[in-house]
Amino acid sequence: MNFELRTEHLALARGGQQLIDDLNWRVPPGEFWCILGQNGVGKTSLLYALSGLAPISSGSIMLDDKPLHAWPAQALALKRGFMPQQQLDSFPSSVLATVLVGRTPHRLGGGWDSDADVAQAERALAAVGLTHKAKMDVLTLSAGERQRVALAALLAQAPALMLLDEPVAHQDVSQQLAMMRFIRELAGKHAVISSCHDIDLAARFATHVLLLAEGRHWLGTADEVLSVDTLQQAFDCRFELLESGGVRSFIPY
Ligand SMILES: Nc1ncnc2c1ncn2[C@@H]1O[C@H](COP(=O)(O)OP(=O)(O)OP(=O)(O)O)[C@@H](O)[C@H]1O
Repeated sequence: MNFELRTEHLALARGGQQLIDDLNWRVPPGEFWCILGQNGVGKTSLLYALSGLAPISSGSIMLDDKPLHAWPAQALALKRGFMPQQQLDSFPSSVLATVLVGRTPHRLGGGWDSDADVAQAERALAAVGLTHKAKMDVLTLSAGERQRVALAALLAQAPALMLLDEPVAHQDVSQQLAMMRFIRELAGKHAVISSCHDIDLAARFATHVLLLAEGRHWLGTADEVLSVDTLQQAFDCRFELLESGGVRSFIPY
């Protein structure tokens, strides 16, 4: 997939507070970026801005050399998809119908779901291990299951750029591993940017890390960015590094 997200001198502020300043960033397909940082540092705000759903203060966000704001809505929906942190369901709907919402931008001029749409939604549901819930009402799902249905909807949408806000927040430990592995595989074809609070999962599965702190940021490969020194500066607590079997773990204390 020939595609690239680029930010140039990007600045973001919310509620009178400067969150991001002078962010110069390139994300091509094949990379899985985790955004890490303290509560309130601006991870979600940045994901909304990269999705084109929230304003920026200055600088630019480019998709395929075209400013984000210049993309028509449908073309943008085919290019990038966003999975928010919380899924708000206002009325009953089957799990499969919820996943099928992801196919909406693929139906030029509207119309009903085709057999191909349904097959794609079923594959997406199978990929997140929820085929057996296809006919259930989304309102009856657990938080972790609902989060995986949202990931399935994003898979059905199949955008080149996938933006995920804390995709493993509600997952048990084995599902966290499965989801991070799966997202890493997705990055084989797509570009993936995900916020995350688990430094060790980011160290194991992300190819790259954007580490945000008040007034500064670090970006690069996960190995380059994640160190005791940078984490201490970003999180305001101390860390010890443990290495075992090629896996790095950062223990806060
Ligand atoms: N619409 C808004 N109006 C005022 N302040 C806002 C608005 N949106 C976000 N903020 C503030 O911007 C800051 C960053 O919020 P954001 O949700 O991006 O943080 P985060 O890094 O995702 O945090 P967390 O790890 O807790 O999810 C917070 O202090 C928040 O209160």
